[in-house]
Amino acid sequence: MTRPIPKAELHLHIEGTLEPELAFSLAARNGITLMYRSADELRKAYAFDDLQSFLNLYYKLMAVLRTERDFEDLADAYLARAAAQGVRHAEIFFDPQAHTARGVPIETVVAGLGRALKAAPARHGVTTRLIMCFLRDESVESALATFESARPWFGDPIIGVGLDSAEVGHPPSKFREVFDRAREAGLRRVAHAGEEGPPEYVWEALDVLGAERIDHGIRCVEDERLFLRLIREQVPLTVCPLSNVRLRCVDHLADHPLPYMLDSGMLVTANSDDPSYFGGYVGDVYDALEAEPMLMIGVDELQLLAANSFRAAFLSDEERRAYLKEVERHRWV
Ligand SMILES: Nc1ncnc2[nH]cnc12
Ligand SMILES: [Zn+2]
Repeated sequence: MTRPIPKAELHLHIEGTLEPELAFSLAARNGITLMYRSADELRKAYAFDDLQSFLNLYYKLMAVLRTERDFEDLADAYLARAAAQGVRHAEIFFDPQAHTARGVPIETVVAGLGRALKAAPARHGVTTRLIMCFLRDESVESALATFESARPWFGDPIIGVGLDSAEVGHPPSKFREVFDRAREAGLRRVAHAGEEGPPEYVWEALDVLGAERIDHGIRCVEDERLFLRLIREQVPLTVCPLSNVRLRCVDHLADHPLPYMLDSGMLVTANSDDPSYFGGYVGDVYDALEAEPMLMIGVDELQLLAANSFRAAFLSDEERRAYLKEVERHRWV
């Protein structure tokens, strides 16, 4: 087998890496009874009609995550799998409100994730960043309180804020104040927009929130002015093709707009989103793109996606140069 392509993963929800087997072992450790009899039975429930039907199961299954060690084990398991698929750098989302609402303190979550992330360069050869996301279907007050409660970890390990969860009906502009505070605190800013929501949400993410990257963004193809702006300003898009198919944002992988966006000169990256739920980690995403003949993705496009992943990452110039060299030196054929 050839060595996996060196790449960065920029759109990855750590809670979405909870494999059914790990869910069962954490449930046993914490004395929690799941509503499924086996990991296989749970996996069979991974058939979704849309984003909301996925989120319902995703939030429910988080009940097994209770202790610092649970969060450390979750992140360490992801980093091991990612490293095996060539990931050299991972920018990882987490949803503090999904845990604090269940009575798990943010300290527990950040300490557990932070320990796994700190060990990752030596243990897995992966550098990391941590991005805290606000649930857009929760209130502005809840986002502001969560933001303030996380101040002790600004800079280390939390380097940025994001916006996720149910998109339609929850425009980015609702979160102007908390993103303003994040900018004042020196944090990086990203936002999910244009996944299920309209192109207007991408405009708002850029112009109201000051988002430096758009997560998903695929509905930009419906708005020519937006499409041209994203190219002109080289706004990075963290696209998740397998997620888009599983959540029925796109009917078939063969219809996915990623190749069109890439060929048009957009700074597109390919990512997994919630790999345990959507059929694969980021190496599997690259493989699936290459295997779908209608997409016409070959070695040149894969190399561009890998290079773009480092171009779009929140790395120092020195780190970026070193990683881009690795992409160049990879044995591509
Ligand atoms: N694909 C997705 N969209 C919005 N919120 C999410 N949270 C986890 N995965 C998500
Ligand atoms: Zn996402």
